[in-house]
Amino acid sequence: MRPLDRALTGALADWLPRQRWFGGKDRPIGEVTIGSDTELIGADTELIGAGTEPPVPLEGAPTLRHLVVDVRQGDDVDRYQLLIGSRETLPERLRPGEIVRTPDGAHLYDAVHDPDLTRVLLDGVAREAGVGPLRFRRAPGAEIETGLRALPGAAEQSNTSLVFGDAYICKLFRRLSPGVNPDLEVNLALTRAGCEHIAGVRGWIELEPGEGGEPVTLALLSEYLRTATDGWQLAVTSVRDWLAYPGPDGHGRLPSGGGAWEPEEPAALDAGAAGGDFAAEAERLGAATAAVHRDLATAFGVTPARAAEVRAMARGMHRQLDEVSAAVPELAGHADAIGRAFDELGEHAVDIPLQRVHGDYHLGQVMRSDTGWVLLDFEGEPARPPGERRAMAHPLRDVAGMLRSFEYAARFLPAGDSTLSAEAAHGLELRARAWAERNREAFCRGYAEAGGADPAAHEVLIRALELDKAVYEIRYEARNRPSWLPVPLRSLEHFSAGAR
Ligand SMILES: Nc1ncnc2c1ncn2[C@@H]1O[C@H](COP(=O)(O)OP(=O)(O)O)[C@@H](O)[C@H]1O
Ligand SMILES: O=P(O)(O)O[C@H]1O[C@H](CO)[C@@H](O[C@H]2O[C@H](CO)[C@@H](O)[C@H](O)[C@H]2O)[C@H](O)[C@H]1O
Repeated sequence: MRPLDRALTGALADWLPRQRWFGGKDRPIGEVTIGSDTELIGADTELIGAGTEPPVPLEGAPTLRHLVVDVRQGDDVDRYQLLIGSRETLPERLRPGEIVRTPDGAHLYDAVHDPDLTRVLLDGVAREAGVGPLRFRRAPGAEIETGLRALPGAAEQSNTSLVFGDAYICKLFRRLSPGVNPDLEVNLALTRAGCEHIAGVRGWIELEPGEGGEPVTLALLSEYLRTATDGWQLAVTSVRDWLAYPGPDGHGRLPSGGGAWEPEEPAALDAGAAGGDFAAEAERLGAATAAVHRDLATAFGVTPARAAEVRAMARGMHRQLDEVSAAVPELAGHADAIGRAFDELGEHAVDIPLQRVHGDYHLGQVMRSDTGWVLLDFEGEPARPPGERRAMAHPLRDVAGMLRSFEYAARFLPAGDSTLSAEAAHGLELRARAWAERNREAFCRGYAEAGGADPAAHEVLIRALELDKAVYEIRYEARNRPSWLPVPLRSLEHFSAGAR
């Protein structure tokens, strides 16, 4: 190994666990090795495009390498994608991304923050370039405007998204799975089905695996929804408005507002009375979800759900419950009540067919544009293996995911305030419940009226699916954002209290 690579892989073992998108923060890294290394901007670069000249870097100009690294943690090896910039001097704005200084004095850094380098990704797609094992693909009929500068989007989540001008968003998948990424696969299929509720695909980048294997999707380039706002922001704004609502008599009920906090009964709480009501949007979102489910069924087909499949689903839920209860002690007190809901599902007949679904559906995955709701990120739950993420599932699984998200939005603000008295916290919990209830109902109504399976007619299934998602969230929060753990726990406390 070159000394430069030794310095880099050593430093990555420290740097990777500090990245939001790194999925193995709960275990130490044993070793990082470089699997593939492609120079995208550098002395020997050759961007093979339609009649284009390869970019020739100026003396001392920054260079860019594309790396796929294998990260070993115990017996597991996960594959990640990195863009590594190299500069002799590092401008202040790129310092936070610095990974290491090499023995010859170069600064190696996370190049996603460097528009001088990331421009090559858009150029590559526009030219349908090929560099080493990297293939840049343009979607059929797409015209790409080049020369736009990119910066990472503010909402960095499981991957890194670069926004080019205000025209395109390029999602770099950080953890790589073999084959076509479901996000690309589903978006292309929905485009072909004429679905109105997705962002248009403009292109993608893939890695030729060699040996006749399937190409590995590295990035997805989509239309950027410039004027849209994500569902989470809209919902939390509505909750904030509702929690601060002084009531029709205007006497002020916020504990911090100086007035006495009077715990209210849910029946007396009209969450639609405050100005920022979300219910009409929730209903439209339900309808958009049903439309996408219909198009997914057309594009990928449906299979009947037999009793054996439902029992297997219930067993899988139990398995996850056991694993997460063992790892997160706060869950253990609710495990019996949750387990009983899974047993009930196992004994229950479900006659709705299985199909491809979104798989990780929540308010952060939908955006309200000026024409309607758009669904994003069809990758499935990032912690699940690729086979499971593609599996046929019950469409109400997505409905349950969104219902959980209403619970999150409702409880997120109060959960962060440790200064509340018990009485005030109780009052806020009642308001949170009223908001969640109103928006859950509106979403389900919109979903059923637009042709989706009526959630009200599948109480046992929806309950089990919601609890399964809550258990997943407990593990997700414990691993990724421990300070958020009280949010799903609050819902489970409420559920356990009702189940006693
Ligand atoms: N086409 C788009 N237009 C505008 N913003 C987008 C678009 N796609 C994604 N985003 C923004 O980027 C965020 C992350 O996108 P997402 O696909 O969910 O990535 P991740 O897999 O990292 O969670 C979204 O919550 C949204 O705010
Ligand atoms: O969007 P991702 O694919 O990265 O999904 C993961 O992260 C989500 C959080 O960013 C997480 O969603 C949970 O928190 C949301 C609020 O931030 C909430 O709306 C969701 O209902 C809740 O599940 C998701 O579970 C995880 O897979």
